[in-house]
Amino acid sequence: MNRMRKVRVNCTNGDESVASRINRIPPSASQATVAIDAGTRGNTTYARTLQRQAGEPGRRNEGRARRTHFPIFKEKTHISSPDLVSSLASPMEGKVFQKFNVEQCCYLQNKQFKTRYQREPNPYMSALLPCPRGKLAWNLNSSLRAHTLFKYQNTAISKQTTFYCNAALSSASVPSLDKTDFLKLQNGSDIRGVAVPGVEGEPVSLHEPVTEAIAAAFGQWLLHKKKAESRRLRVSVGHDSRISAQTLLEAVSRGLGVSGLDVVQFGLASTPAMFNSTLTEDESFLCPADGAIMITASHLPYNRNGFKFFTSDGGLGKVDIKNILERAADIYKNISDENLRKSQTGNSSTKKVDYMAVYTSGLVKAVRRAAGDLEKPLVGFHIVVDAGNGAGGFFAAKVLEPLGAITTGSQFLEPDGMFPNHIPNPEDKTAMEAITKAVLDNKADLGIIFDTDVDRSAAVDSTGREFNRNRLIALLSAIVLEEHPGTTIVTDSVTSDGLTSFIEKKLGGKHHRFKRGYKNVIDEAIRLNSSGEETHLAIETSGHGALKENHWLDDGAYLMVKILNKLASARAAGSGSGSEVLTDLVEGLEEPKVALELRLKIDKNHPDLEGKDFREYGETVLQHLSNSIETNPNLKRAPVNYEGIRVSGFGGWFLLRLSLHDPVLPLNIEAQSEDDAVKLGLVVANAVKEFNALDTSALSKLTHSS
Ligand SMILES: O=P(O)(O)OC[C@H]1O[C@H](O)[C@H](O)[C@@H](O)[C@@H]1O
Repeated sequence: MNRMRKVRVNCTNGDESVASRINRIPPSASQATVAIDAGTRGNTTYARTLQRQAGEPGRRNEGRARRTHFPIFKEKTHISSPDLVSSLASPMEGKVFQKFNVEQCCYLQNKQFKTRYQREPNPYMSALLPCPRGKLAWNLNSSLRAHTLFKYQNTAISKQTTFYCNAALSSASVPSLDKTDFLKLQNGSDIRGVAVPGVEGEPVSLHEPVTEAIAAAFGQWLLHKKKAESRRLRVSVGHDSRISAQTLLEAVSRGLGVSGLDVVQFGLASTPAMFNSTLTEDESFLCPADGAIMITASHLPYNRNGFKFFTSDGGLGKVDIKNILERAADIYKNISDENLRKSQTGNSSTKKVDYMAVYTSGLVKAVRRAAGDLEKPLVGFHIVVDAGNGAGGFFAAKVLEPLGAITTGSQFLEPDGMFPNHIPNPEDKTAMEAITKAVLDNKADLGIIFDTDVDRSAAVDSTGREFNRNRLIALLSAIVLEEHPGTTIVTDSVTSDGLTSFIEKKLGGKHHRFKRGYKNVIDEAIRLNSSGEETHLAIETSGHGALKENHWLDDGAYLMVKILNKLASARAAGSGSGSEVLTDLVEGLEEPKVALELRLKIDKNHPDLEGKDFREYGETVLQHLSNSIETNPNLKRAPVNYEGIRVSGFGGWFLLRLSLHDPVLPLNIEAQSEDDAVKLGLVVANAVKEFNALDTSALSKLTHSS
């Protein structure tokens, strides 16, 4: 039972994880060769940073030596995976299948390790230190990640390193997670969790075994939905640039295999591309996929990750996600090492295709079509892209350049899951400042910015004026209403009164202000259409937007394509040659002098909650505010309103509502002066002052600022 397994690790550019390869080695084998991926670009950057810190020359990105927390094995192979480190350091965290003799491994692998550690101690290294006689448990399915293992590129060393593991199954305990733990991972119609350790107070919740169970559950759900016990189903899987992407990709693939589904890996992809793969009819790209999974946590910090699921009907909603998580909890209890091994040796197949080529060529074709089938309708336009080191870098080289645009000055196109430049989020002030600066510095005609997984976007005109929030909606509404006069535009709840009058009075359309949440907005547009009210655009102030002509696909890149179409067709018709065509379209949109959002937190543990759910408490606050409005002659409740309390008064308006996900009451205020904003703030402050579990400090700051 305790026979030592010797695994020879061979550094190549393959991209399979060491762990999954080791998994496939029959227990009887005494020696095997395993390939290690040299890494994604982001991780290569870490490697170079580490090289510099080790006094060795880095090759590029000299200015970015800010990531210092990865451990180094000075020779041959470097283990830099924080998740591996945590598996070693906290053996109870994951399912433990094997024991890994760290002492022996470190010693045999690297005699200089100890010296190096003494010189440069850090917490991860100490977790890996050849420990006091210690045998630490190693979750074999955990990521001895391809991209987190690399060797110094500038040292002429052997390409092989040896790990010793014993092959005995461990009886160490498996963390017992139940349905409640799984349901905590639900975030509306997404799944989100912590995938990388190291952030205080944020323990890992998206372990690999949890991920396997979730993917297996999606497989089960899909089989049930498609009533397809006898037909082979395939699921496409893509990911954004997060550092945990590869680990979760492998875990998702294993989980789908457990349910007997075929896996088609797309690699780095966008969320809309994943949905699109369920619609594409092209067998050479193994499409259509019966289902799709995007591994992403959108704009959240580097340590988070999650999943979005699609079928050809669109993104899965809350009810289905809950169902999948409940199934996952059951699977988790019963999944065994044996199931996982079978999934890798069984009938399921895992293939890779470059689907982004199909998706991007669809975007290119759409612009060409709009410009009367011109091959390069954007010749002469200078457009800069800011992908925030997420997955959207493709837009410059694969969409704009084939259309003839110049893209010099584009920035942060390379995927880097530490998001070193700014948060990839068009709602973020710093991000918008970054793209605005790039437009002005490069004297570009237009700037385009995406979030991490490219389902949200915003733009900037040549003068540096932002097309985001209400202005982006106004622009898209103008474009869509030219094509479909009189149509209804569905938006989220925090849109301005100015937007309503712009859509209705200037553009002749109808504004249907619904709830916050991209899925809510899209579903409402679909519902309106099916009930006979024509609508072609569902869009949020967050930069999410979907068009009927694009299968109601929530696609930030397609929103930008609509803008490009406008530029290209105006040029083709001789009616404009720069972004003023766009700026002119939003002429007449009234904008408030003051627009702010304060997020008032509910303390879930406050005694005033009396054990109630924070939502119930929030509803009580809203009810109280509602009652207080009735008696105030200066205020008027919005006649039609689908969430929270929206009130007009003092020349502006406010909306207090419950956040979709968090124990927070977001308060949006728009007014024509600071004083009026304060008056509106005071209305809310007076109504909520007795609610001690509500953190009103931001509101106090506003009301005391005058
Ligand atoms: O309700 P909030 O906390 O403001 O969050 C609302 C937002 O949540 C997520 O980010 C969704 O992707 C958005 O579509 C939604 O608008």
